[in-house]
Parts: sequence; structure tokens; C-alpha cells
Amino acid sequence: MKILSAKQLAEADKISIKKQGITSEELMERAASLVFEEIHHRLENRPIPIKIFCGIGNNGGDGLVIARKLMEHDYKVKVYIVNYSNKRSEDFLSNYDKLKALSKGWPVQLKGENDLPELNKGDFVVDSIFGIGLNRPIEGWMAKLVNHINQSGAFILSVDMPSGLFPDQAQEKNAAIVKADYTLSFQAPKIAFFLPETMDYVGNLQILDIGLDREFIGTLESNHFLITSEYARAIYKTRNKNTHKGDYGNVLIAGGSYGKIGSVMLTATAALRTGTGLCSLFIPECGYEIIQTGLPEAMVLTDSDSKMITEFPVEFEADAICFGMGVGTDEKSISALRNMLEHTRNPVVIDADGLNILSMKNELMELLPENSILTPHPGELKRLIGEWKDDFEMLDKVKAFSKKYKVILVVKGAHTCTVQNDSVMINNSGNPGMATAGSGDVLSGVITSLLGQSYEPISAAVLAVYLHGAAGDIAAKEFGFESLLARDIANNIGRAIRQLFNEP
Ligand SMILES: NC(=O)C1=CN([C@@H]2O[C@H](COP(=O)(O)OP(=O)(O)OC[C@H]3O[C@@H](n4cnc5c(N)ncnc54)[C@H](O)[C@@H]3O)[C@@H](O)[C@H]2O)[C@@H](O)CC1
Ligand SMILES: [K+]
Repeated sequence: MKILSAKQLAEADKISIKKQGITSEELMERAASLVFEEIHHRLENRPIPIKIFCGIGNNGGDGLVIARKLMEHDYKVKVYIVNYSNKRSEDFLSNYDKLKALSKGWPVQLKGENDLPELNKGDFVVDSIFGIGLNRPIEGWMAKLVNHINQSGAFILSVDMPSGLFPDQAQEKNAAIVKADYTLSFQAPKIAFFLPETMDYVGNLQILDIGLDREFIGTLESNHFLITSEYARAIYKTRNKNTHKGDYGNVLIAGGSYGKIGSVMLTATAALRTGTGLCSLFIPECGYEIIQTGLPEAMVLTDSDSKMITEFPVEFEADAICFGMGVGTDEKSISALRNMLEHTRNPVVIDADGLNILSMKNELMELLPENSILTPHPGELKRLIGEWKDDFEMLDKVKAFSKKYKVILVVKGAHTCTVQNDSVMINNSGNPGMATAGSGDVLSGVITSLLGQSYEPISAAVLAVYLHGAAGDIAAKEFGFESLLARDIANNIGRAIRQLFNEP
């Protein structure tokens, strides 16, 4: 699903109004009615105090429509108008008149910090102050209002955007932004919903299709995409009946050191669970019995060193190679990676210490085969690309890095970003239970497996990230966040694949 900018969405609004022969007020009615329906569906006429904060632009107009609809259904509604200027939008004004005609009391006018209304824990707040029209940070008494709402303990539903959040640009660290429990956003996701510094303002996210013109949206260019299950399903390749293990790749996973053999075991387990035909590990000698006992499906080649990797089996003909988990950064292991890169033309997967070695020995970057996949977590990423001042600069630096070295970066996080050149694919599956040891080793195994099964490198990365998250979601249902283990993710990859086709 395309992630759109505020500018593109405003344009899509205009074009849709024209093409559909409707007024902007009718579009507002349509969009806000969808929000009303979501609220009504969940509250089922419970007498909860609903307090609606409306700005005076079109986001505020949405709030007025929601208020009217809720009143028509006998909800207990109080409306506050946040008068941040005297330029009220046309659609705000016409909906203001409609609301006044319906309600007995006038909406409460807020004009300064002495007007902050009483809010209680059990209240249901609708935040309709600013949407995508925000063009500067919220300041002064309105910042106080935002903090007042945030600290109230009320349930907060934001309409289109948490007020104060810029959809697609960086903002100050301590900006006044509504911290929503739930955001109902119109038509398309906005990038700020998924970036580490701003995702917490959004709460649970739901995108409402307000029926903007599909054809026009199809023509809009965006470098940012949200990975959906439909997209993952479209990438996935089904198996033929007439087939054998040789059709599903022969992968080689090189890693591990004394005390860290578990990492490669997890990677190999994940590769096998993702359908790899043949899986071999290249590990220090100390891991031989551990793997042969713990993972009989895998084959093992050992280094001459008992505790770390010091060389690479360059004659091994692998369909995909993964290097790095548990390797350490000893000079001897660095030469093992150099040896591998000097003898490999196909894209490889580099993770963990493999990435740390690349940051230490920049010259090795030049040896990376085109379209290799690097899977840094934020710490490893910092070592690769240096510090960044905000998420947007981070994305710019990652894009530049991808272009410079012709590689794919999988930037791991709550919403893992897979970056190739200027395009960023954002993942939305997964849960906090996956913040656990070995989770990244499993992801590398899934990517390597798909690469070995002849998926295009970018497809392997994107599908792997999606399946890894979805498998984690299935595992979390069984174990809860706290007791989820990395191996549970690997063991649920098959269920995640079946779920793509709605098989339980
Ligand atoms: N255009 C349309 O047809 C539709 C618009 N919709 C709603 O309209 C919203 C966008 O409406 P608007 O463009 O009126 O913008 P907003 O309602 O988000 O903001 C209103 C105005 O406030 C001013 N402003 C921005 N930042 C400020 C700040 N920090 N302090 C004080 N004033 C500030 C700006 O002049 C801005 O235009 C969307 O987010 C959505 O909720 C929906 O009703 C769907 C249809
Ligand atoms: K809002």
C-alpha cells in the first residue's frame, strides 16, 4: 500500500471532488461518517462522556460531523472549539451551523490556557484539532491543551492524524503532539506513523478508505510503501507437486563461535522452516556435536579452529550464503569474511558481527556482491552509516548507502524498513514479544532461505520481514509477549505462510 504525503493527499482530495462531482463538504461528510461508524460500532450507545476537540480547519470540520452524528444517536457529547486563529474553513463553518441547529447548547469556545476543560479518566476524547494541514509546531496555550489531553488518562481517538504530528517531515524532540490510543486515518498511511521517533503517538492504527479516486492515487509516485498481506501473498511462490529438495536451494550459513553456537542453530532452523531444500552450516569445531544433535536436518562443515571461524569453504556451491551471527570480530574471522566475499558473485546475507566487521573494514564493502542484503539493528546501523539527527535523516542516509554500495538494507525495528535505492518498504507485522535474543538470527535464516529458493533479493527481504513478523504474531498468541522465544518465531513460519491464504 502506498504511503502518501500530505501534499499528495490534499491533491487527491481535490481531484476526487472534481471527478466524483461532489462538494468538499460531501467528502467531509463521507470521511467523518466512517469515523462515526467506527466509534458507534465499538461504544454501542454506552453512556460514556465523549469530548470532541475541534480545530477550525477541515480536521475540525470532521470533528463537527462526528459530533452531530453521535448526538443524533443519543451519545453524551460535548464539543470544544479550539480557536487557534480566526480563519475558519468553509466546511468547518457549514458544519458548525448544522451542529448548532441540532444541539441545544453551544459548543464551548477555547481561546487560551484559562479555558482548559475538565477531563477525566473515563472520558472518550476525540482529537480533531489538526490533521494533515499542520504546517508549524503547536505552541503556546494550545501546547498546554495538548499536554492536558495527554495527561488526562482519557481514551484518545485521533482523527486522520494525532494533532501536532507532521505526516512527512521531522519535528522537534519535545513537540506538543497528541498521544493517541487509536488513530483513524483517511485513505493512506503517512510515514510518520511508522518511524521510531513518532510511532508511539499513533497508538493502534486503522486506515479508512474514504473513496478517493483510485485511478489518480495509482498515478501518484511514492518511494514509501507499507507491506500488506496481499503484497506478501503476491510475492510468494507456490510449490509444484512434481518437485524435489534440489528445487528449493542449497544454503550455507557461516557463523558461530564458542558460546554462540545457538545463533547459527536458530538461523538454520529458520531457513529449514522456510522451505530450504538443503541447509549446511560452516561453524567452528566446538559446535559440531551441538548442531548434529540439535538440528539433524542440517549438514555441518567445520573450521580448523575449534572456537571461531578463521576461513571459508570457497569451493562450496551454495545458492545463498549467510554470514555473521555469533562470529565475533577477531582478525581471523575478518579474513574469513574477506575470503568469502572474494569468491562470491551472488548476493549474500550479512548480519550481526558480519556487519560490525564491515563497519570496521570499510574496504570490504566494495567486495559485496550487488543486491546483497544487510540486516542491521539500530546499533549496527549507526556503526555503518554514522549518527543521524532524526528519522528522516536516517532514511536519507540509508538510501544513500544502498545506492553507493548497491545493497539492500533491512533496518530492523518495530516497523522494519527494507531499503533499496530510494524505495522504502515498511513492515507492519510483528509485536514487542519479538524483542528477544535470537530474533534477528531467525530473520536472517528466513531471508537466506528465500534467496536460495530463487526469490529476487528485494522480494526475499520483504517477504521474509513480513513472514517473520506474522510468525511472531502467531507465536505471541500462544505464549504471550514475555515468554516468546526466537525459536517460536522460526517454528511458526509455516503457519504464517498458510495464513497468507487464510488457512488457520
Ligand atoms: N480536503 C478534503 O476534502 C478533506 C479533508 N479532510 C480533513 O481535512 C484535514 C485537512 O484540513 P486542513 O487542510 O483544513 O488542515 P487542518 O485542519 O489540519 O489545519 C487547519 C489550518 O490550521 C493552520 N495551522 C497549521 N498548523 C498550525 C499551528 N501549529 N498553529 C496554528 N494554526 C496552524 C493552517 O493554516 C491549516 O490549514 C485532513 O486532515 C482531514 O481531517 C477530510 O474531511 C476528508 C476530506
Ligand atoms: K487530529
